[in-house]
Amino acid sequence: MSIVNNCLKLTISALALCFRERLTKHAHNQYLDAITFYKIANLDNRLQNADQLLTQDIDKFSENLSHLYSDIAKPLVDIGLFAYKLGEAIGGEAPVFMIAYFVMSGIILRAFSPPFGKYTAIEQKLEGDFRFTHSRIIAHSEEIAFYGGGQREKEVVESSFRKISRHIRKVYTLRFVNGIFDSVLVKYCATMTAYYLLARPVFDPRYATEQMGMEASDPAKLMEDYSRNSSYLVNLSQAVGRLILTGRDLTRFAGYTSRVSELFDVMQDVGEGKYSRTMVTADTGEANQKEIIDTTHLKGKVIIQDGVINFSRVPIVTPNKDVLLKELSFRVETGMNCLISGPNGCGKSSLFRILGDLWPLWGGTVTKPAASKLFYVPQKPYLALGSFRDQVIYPDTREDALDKGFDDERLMELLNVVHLGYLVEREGGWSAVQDWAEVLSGGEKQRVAMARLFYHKPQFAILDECTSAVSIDVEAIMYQYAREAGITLFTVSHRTSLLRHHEYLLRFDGEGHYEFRELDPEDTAAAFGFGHGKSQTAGKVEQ
Ligand SMILES: Nc1ncnc2c1ncn2[C@@H]1O[C@H](COP(=O)(O)OP(=O)(O)OP(=O)(O)O)[C@@H](O)[C@H]1O
Repeated sequence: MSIVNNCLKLTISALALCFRERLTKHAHNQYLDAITFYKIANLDNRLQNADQLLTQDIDKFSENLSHLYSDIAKPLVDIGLFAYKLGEAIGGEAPVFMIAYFVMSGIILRAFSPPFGKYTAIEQKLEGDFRFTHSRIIAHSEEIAFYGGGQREKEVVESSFRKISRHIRKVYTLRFVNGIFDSVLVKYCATMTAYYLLARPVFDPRYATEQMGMEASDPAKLMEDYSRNSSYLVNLSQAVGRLILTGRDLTRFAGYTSRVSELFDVMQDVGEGKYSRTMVTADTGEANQKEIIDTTHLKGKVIIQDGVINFSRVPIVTPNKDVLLKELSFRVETGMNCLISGPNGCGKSSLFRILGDLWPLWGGTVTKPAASKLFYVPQKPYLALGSFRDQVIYPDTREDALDKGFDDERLMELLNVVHLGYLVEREGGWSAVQDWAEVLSGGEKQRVAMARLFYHKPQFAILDECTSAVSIDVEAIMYQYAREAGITLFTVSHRTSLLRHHEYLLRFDGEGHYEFRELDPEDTAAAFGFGHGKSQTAGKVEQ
């Protein structure tokens, strides 16, 4: 029996491991295919710690699942077996009575138990928040150190930790009180009931004769039966008791289940273009109740065409449904570099988020080349995990680069364009692995990002203040190289030195208006100057 039991346990554990692998893989596919990870972080605000859900919660959910067999299957087998044996020995009445007692106690326990499943979900969320406060410190250690912000960060971390402690203390107190209640019902009262049932044949000779066909006057036989039956009854009680207490532990499992199912629900929703956000009222700036934004029926149209980016009557709308610009129309063809200017928060980056399909298209028509022919270079370049070569060719792999004819020698030519040739030797070769975000200076990071742009050589590139830390002379060389390589540029910048590298100007005034025009060789800083007033939205979009 115990060998079978152990084999079953091992099989269930192996199945649970397979289940965990499949679930994690499935979650990764949904999270990292397309740009679900971006939408969860920026458009939808139901999940605060997707990392915690994808790592710990899926793990704990699968682990709890694997315990289900030993927690449920074994007591069930024991109940069947001992109830049968007991029925044989002292008639069906005793086991039926015993099981009825446990069913009743199970119902009472269920009715009075606090919602432990919900508490587990809250605990996991709080732990995710706590971990996030620490990962932020690692990610921004230099900035915090310069500001001397250690004390402030300590307060934030400790406040988050206090929330977890308070919650766990509350749950433990409830579990303690609940445990006493459980023990009284499931252990002590159950034992009393069981011994009452066992003692009946001993003290009631008529019951012994009628129900059990025993000779009530035979004390030795009565004693022998009493001791055998008590062992059956104790085993039966233990099995039912274990099952009822498992019901309580199942609430923890329910907590993990609700977290994991919420993760999959949100991933499915955002994949289908439905976001849930806590909306902010434009007038008062206060956060209101959650609103579901369904973008599946929006009227915006995308046409894929090489050599042109054309916006026709496209509104610029934030995920909070604030309209930054009611309608934007402009056309840029290959070879026409365009400079974009405007005050902070007027919608320059938002324009690119719409162009890159990160934000939904609320109306109008966007004509653009396929996504692989557009390239975005942000102000803070992303540096991947991996070798120095990986930084230049990201997101390609070395094999992709070789297929495209880029061996290390050709990559070095690109590095020389951005004046970074010295880095390969300094950092120990192309295959050296470092924490590149820490090792490279701000200007070096931006120049690596430009080398990456030249490697990919797209039709159009969006340069979002991505040379702000690069010296003006190297910047000019990079712009010249991009033109020679046939890359058409959209540049967001406040540097007047860049005027001469562009033919067109798209200027936002931050109050819902814009102008798109050809740049004049005589244009100076005033041409793309703007007021310094606060950006205003043109109200909320109606769905
Ligand atoms: N994920 C988001 N959810 C809601 N609103 C957002 C989001 N991202 C940006 N916004 C808002 O959209 C507006 C335009 O932002 P955007 O990043 O386009 O400004 P910008 O013109 O590029 O500014 P800057 O010059 O400072 O980079 C801002 O008011 C900003 O607060």
